Amino acid sequence: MGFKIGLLGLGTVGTGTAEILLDPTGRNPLLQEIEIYRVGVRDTTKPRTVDLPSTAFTTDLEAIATDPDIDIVVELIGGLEPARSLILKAIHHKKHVVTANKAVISRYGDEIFTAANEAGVYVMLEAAVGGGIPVIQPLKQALVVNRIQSVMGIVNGTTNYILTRMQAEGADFAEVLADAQRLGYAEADPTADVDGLDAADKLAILASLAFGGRVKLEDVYCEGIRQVSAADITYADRLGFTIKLLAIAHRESPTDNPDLLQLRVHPTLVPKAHPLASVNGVYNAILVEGDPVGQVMFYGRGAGAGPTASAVVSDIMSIAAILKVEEIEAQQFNQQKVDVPHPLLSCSHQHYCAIAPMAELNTRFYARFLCNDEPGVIGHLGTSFGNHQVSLESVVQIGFQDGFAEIVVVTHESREGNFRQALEEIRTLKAVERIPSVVRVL
Ligand SMILES: NC(=O)C1=CN([C@@H]2O[C@H](COP(=O)(O)OP(=O)(O)OC[C@H]3O[C@@H](n4cnc5c(N)ncnc54)[C@H](OP(=O)(O)O)[C@@H]3O)[C@@H](O)[C@H]2O)C=CC1
Ligand SMILES: N[C@@H](CC=O)C(=O)O
Ligand code: NA
Repeated sequence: MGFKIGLLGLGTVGTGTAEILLDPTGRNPLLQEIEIYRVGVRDTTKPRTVDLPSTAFTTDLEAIATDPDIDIVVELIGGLEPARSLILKAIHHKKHVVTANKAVISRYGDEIFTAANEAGVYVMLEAAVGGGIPVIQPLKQALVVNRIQSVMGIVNGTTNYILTRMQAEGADFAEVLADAQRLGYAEADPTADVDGLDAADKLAILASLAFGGRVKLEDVYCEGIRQVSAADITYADRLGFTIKLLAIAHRESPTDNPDLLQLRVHPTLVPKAHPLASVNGVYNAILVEGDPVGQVMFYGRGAGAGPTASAVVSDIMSIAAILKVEEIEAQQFNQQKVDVPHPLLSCSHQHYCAIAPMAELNTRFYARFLCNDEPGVIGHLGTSFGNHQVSLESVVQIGFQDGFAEIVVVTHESREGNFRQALEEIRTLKAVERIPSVVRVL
């Protein structure tokens, strides 16, 4: 008895996955029954750090997805195509699929899970969100009876690593990004990390699982970290906050319209006492709030070869365990294999979640203004905010930049639409030169 793996991709995560599969000692005995049968890569002449026979390698990935001897196809090439087509091809050839590809799942999840349900196979994606942190399986199983109120977290290791080093060392953005790439945290194109798109993909997946409906990726509001400056990090610190790129999925009201969700990714001023404020470096954390469980936080390494491979191989093991039970049943009871997917491991949502417009969001804001240093300017700002029902929690004149007074404002909770209207009015004030930054506050 043994289960054959077709590994698509032997880069950062593929290599980590092969390392675990080739070194089963001291791990669960079922691992010894899993064999890396074929490996698909772009360049078979590239030196590899894992010891696999050269005959296992091919550049013909489709041949792996359709190989009748393979039980589980593990897609670790990344990107949209050919990853999507290969996953679908594997499903149509009745292969179970394990993937770390949040970009494909967040865009083509409907198509992929519909095909998987029809074929009676599993598509597992623990590595796609939170790297090595178990969060997909807990949402599908351990927390399944809860009415989820919110899922909020730090789900991109690259940006958290960058923000942490900018805060701790005053490090330069480009230099820290290069380190994150060297360490294997960043996507092949790091724009996806830096502009919040990777976090948006992950949030769409988490929200779909947590709230039991399909989510259109374009409904996720998304801002990245490019506009976060060293000045804002310093001012936030003085005001008692840390800046984090948060992904937030929040059910508006459990009674009025249970499906109306807020879905947003943006830099956020997080109070230093909040549990997410101390999640640093490549670490991710996801805070889930449900009824009746209350708050549960998942914390661990969100990227990198070993942690991500841990999630990939755990998915392989979950499928192998099911296949093994099916095989034993077939042998002992002479049963025919039935293609009915395990209800807690498959995905079968049909309807789309309704998403609340950002203008209706109620939150606090931090804003930094460069103004002429003249009497009454703070009063003018206060009046404009007041004209739009935005009340101020604090106003501080911090210093001077380029000859202008630098004024930082933190509002009380306000409707985003009203806050934006106040900013439009403030932009017309003669005393206001620029508004270099606006960041939401948790
Ligand atoms: N890196 C991380 O920390 C994490 C990554 N992920 C996800 O895991 C997946 C893999 O990421 P990662 O390991 O970092 O990526 P890498 O770029 O390190 O590796 C990609 C691998 O896929 C192969 N490949 C890519 N395109 C093709 C193609 N068209 N045909 C054949 N082979 C191809 C490459 O071949 P060759 O080696 O010959 O170049 C390489 O082996 C992505 O979906 C990513 O989002 C998820 C969580 C964390
Ligand atoms: N590029 C991603 C990798 C994991 O999903 C990140 O930085 O979190
Ligand atoms: Na995970």
